[in-house]
Amino acid sequence: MIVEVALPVPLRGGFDYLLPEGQPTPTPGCRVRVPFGSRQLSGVVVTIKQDSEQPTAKLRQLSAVLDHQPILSERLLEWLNWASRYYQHPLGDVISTALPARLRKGDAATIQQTCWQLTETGLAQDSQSLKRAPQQQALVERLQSGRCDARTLKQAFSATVIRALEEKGLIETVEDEYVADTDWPQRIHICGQLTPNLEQSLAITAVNNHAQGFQCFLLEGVTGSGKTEVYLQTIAPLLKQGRQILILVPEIGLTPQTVARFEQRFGIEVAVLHSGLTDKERLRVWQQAGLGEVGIIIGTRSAIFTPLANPGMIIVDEEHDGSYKQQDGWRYHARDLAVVRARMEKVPLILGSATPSLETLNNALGSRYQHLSLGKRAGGANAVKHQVLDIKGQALDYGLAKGMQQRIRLHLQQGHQVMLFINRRGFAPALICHQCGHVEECHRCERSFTLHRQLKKLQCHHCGDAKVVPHRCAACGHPDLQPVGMGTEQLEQGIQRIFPDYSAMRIDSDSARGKQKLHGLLEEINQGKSQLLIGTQILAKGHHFPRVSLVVILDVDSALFSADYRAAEHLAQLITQVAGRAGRAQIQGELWLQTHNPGHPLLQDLLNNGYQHFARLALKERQFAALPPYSYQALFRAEAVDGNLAYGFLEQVKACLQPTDITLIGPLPALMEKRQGRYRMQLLLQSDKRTGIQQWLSNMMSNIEKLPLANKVRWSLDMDPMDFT
Ligand SMILES: Nc1ncnc2c1ncn2[C@@H]1O[C@H](COP(=O)(O)OP(=O)(O)OP(=O)(O)O)[C@@H](O)[C@H]1O
Ligand SMILES: [Zn+2]
Repeated sequence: MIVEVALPVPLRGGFDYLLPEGQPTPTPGCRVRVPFGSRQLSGVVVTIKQDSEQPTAKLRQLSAVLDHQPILSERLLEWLNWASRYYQHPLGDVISTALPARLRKGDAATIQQTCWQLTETGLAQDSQSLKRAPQQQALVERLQSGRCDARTLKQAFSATVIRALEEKGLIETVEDEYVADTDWPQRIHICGQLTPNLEQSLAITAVNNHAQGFQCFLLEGVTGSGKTEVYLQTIAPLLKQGRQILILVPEIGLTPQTVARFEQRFGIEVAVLHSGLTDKERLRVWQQAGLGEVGIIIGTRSAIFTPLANPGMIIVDEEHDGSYKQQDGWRYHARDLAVVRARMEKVPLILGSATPSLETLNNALGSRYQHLSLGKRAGGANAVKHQVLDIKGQALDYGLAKGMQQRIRLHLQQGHQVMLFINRRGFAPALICHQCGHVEECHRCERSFTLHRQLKKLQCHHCGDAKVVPHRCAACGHPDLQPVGMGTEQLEQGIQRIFPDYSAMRIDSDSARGKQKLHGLLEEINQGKSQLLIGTQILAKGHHFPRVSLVVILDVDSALFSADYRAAEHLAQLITQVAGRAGRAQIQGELWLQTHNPGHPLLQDLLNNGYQHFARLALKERQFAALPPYSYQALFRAEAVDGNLAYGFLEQVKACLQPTDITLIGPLPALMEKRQGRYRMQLLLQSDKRTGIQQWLSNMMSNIEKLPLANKVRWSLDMDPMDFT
């Protein structure tokens, strides 16, 4: 018997081991410990086979089998196998990414359950002898019918009663096999369901009609159109059948409000997976979901790996969000993995967004996904009015034109909140010497340091490097150093000066460090404690602020002229999402953009015709330029302290390519050429057939790994790259 094991090492393929005599054959999906070089590693069994390509004499024996039951089901293993091939990423690392840290480290996968039972003495004793302590008597009588797990017993009896009986030697604990508690479907109690409007009804019916098999839906609903209500009503019948629902949300869109909405509707506990959990908590949720103990699991990107005992549906909310793409290691896209997983699990998948990605929209327009639309805001809220303010030649106070200040005042006087959006944190993006023009730069990234006044620091936003604010120019020694440009910190100060009678609050990753802090700030916004809200894109995502009536985007110009072909799509999504925070309740919402380019076709189209129109036009442009989703891309990245090595490696990769139908672009410097002291190069592969790229890569990857420079540079492959910085 040969056991093929996937190990967390940066080498492709599985590794073969011999099964020692007398050892029972492990099932695929079980963890095993094996010798690897001079080390012992744990990995996961992928197959059991009769023969190995290696000569048997060379094979080593596996050391131990760690699980009796597979920790990954056959289906999940098949899915991860697919992912490893698709992303051209070693299976061992794919599996390791998918597992909770505790399981990677070798912790037990099964839950041990502590139970209470009667001791020999306890069994022999008549419970009547305890009648002066009725609680103790009741407990003994309860255990006379059999052992009881500690958790349940604790709910019925106080710790004092339990301890008293233990001290009398009447009861004792034993470790027992864990019995999963799967009766949550009986506890479901639907509460507060809204009457769906016509569009919502159509969407709910469409999903319900396909609820028993695979079907992918795009739920394209403008901001505030009640997409969440559609999710809630489509999952209700599935939950009642005991089928589990996995919901993915963007990293900063997961708030206690979201979780509370699901808990309130169904009256059952929702399991939550996010980066703030301890390893132990994460393992617990993983186990509970795998055992079928929880009906609803809500989590960010990596929650897509949660096992489900009885899957019913997968939902990816705000499917366009960039946080679904992993940006280092195995660069998977959780939305794309969700599509394949739903197909393998034979369950429906809903991709929801007000601003769908062009990839998803293209699939919906091409009828590969069923397209559901919610075109109007729900519950009587009106659509947001969009306007542009031309700031050419205008005097600006802290980035705000006079006309804009008047608008803001008008809204404040009506008792509403105003949101000011600027995509740059800190006080100013650069510090310049007024005498010689020298700019303080991070030498590792060759970009200017951002000035953080409150922290009294200069910080590099690319590598995190920081230093104290200098008093004199490093080049000429003059003390006249001045901030250039504006960030959230400066805007907060400035706006407070312009509107001294109102209170301003800043929400960015500096002010909202730590999950709880952000929740606290969001809570304060909804209580109306501040009237002027200044923020970065943290404020743009999915939040519901009923008192906000005006949203101002201070500067869209930088994004209009980006080298990245996805920049227009991302800007349009951002503007639409930010605007969607306004006028969500009874008051009319307004969006104002300040720009030097009011006639820019992208802005004009977006403002006059909305995202739906913009996106369809953008798709046409992509088709014309043969860019994704009309072509497929893979990006080799290489970086090294010596830029020539990175370049040379990619030249070698390029030379491996026989003439095929793949277009090669590069090697070229990345948009950000230097970072953390390393020079960064890229080689882009593009083809109008996905299989072309796939085939070439699967044939060539092992050769590329053996290239002379492969060990001298840091390199990676990114399938369907989202970002070229
Ligand atoms: N059928 C309905 N009748 C009345 N109110 C509704 C209905 N559907 C949704 N709402 C209300 O409309 C508001 C917006 O709904 P919801 O948050 O579900 O929208 P959404 O599309 O998920 O929003 P976004 O994408 O902007 O975050 C909520 O306050 C919700 O309670
Ligand atoms: Zn830096």
